[in-house]
Amino acid sequence: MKVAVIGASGYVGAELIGLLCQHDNIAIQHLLVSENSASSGKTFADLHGRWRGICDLPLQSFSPSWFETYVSGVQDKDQALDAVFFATPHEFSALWAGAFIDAGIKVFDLSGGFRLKAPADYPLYYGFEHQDTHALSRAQYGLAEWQQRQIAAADLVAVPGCYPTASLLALKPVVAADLQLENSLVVVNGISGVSGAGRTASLASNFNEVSLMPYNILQHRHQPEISQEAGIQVIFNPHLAPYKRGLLATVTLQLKPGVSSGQVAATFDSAYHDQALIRLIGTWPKIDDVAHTPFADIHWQYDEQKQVLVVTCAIDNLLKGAAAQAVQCANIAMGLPVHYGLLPHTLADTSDGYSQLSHAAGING
Ligand SMILES: NC(=O)C1=CN([C@@H]2O[C@H](COP(=O)(O)OP(=O)(O)OC[C@H]3O[C@@H](n4cnc5c(N)ncnc54)[C@H](OP(=O)(O)O)[C@@H]3O)[C@@H](O)[C@H]2O)C=CC1
Ligand SMILES: CC(=O)N[C@@H](CCC(=O)OP(=O)(O)O)C(=O)O
Repeated sequence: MKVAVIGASGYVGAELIGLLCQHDNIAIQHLLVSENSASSGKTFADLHGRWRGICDLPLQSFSPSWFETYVSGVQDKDQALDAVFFATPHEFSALWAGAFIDAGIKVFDLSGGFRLKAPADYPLYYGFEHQDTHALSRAQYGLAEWQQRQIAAADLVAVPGCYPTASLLALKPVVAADLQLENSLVVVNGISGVSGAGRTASLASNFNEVSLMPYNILQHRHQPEISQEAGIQVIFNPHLAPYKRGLLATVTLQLKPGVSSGQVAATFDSAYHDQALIRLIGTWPKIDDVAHTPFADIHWQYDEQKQVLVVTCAIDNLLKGAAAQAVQCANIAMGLPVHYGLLPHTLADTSDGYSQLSHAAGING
């Protein structure tokens, strides 16, 4: 797959490019930044020194004339891109993704530009009118472990948000098995490291200012995303914490009378026993265990008397919450195993990779 990445100077773009460089079925053709970016003309490694010697490609400016030269005006099929990854602001993706799919190029959008289905939600939660409702109607939400068939068929994949990824991985097994009490309160508490806010400097993400605190309560754009994809309304409480990477979502919900611990265990086991990147770890997840990895660690506790279930999922916001999940979506599109290129070869490329991993990590399943 020949690809371009737009947003190569940002945190998510950098992680994505790092993963694409080690993927043997993907070749990076172009790395792009905004038209007037201070990074234009530098190399990727000038900006992100971790990848010096691994990816030294130059950063180009994205513009309508770049699009004409490398996308709409390309005659030779061998020169044409197969896919583009947007690691850009939501509004930019919303504006440009449609032009790529019209040119026959698959889009993996890591922004929120196509995650919500209703156009009316964009002014409300994102602060802009969606200008491309046609492309929006073609977009497919891409929670990799749950929507493989739909991702495989899609031209435009909306890669889930970081908080929604952790929240939905915790919630979906319960909702799919219809264990939750109807019309009861579902509360999601999320905590994210500061890289969640992106690379651009702001007072709120300044080292001296950051202290564990809730933010955007009852108005965060991930609330409608989680509710839409879980199929139930949730209350979402995001918190910013003073560390760099990693995100944790703890979901609390009431189950139906009579649901047993055995049923809950069977539900999670059947949802994830064959998913290489989901670890049911048998103890409460820690950010440090998932930071810099593509894994999601999940644990739950259930009070049968009160029928209260608490599920926690921890991920790296930049990897499973963005770049690694985008690679999973690309793998699905190429017909490869969903975790291809994301794990050491000995584990990833064998059909029993998960059981080897689980065994290595001392997981009971
Ligand atoms: N950070 C996270 O944890 C997560 C972020 N995301 C989403 O991924 C996207 C990128 O996030 P993140 O990497 O954190 O953000 P950053 O601010 O770190 O990076 C944004 C990138 O977009 C580029 N960009 C900005 N405007 C334009 C434009 N008009 N045209 C082309 N490129 C542009 C920037 O380039 P330059 O400024 O050099 O021009 C930069 O490379 C966002 O939509 C975010 O919501 C998704 C999941 C998790
Ligand atoms: C800590 C922090 O600021 N986190 C960001 C979420 C991360 C992100 O960029 O959002 P997407 O996953 O929707 O792309 C926020 O709350 O807006």
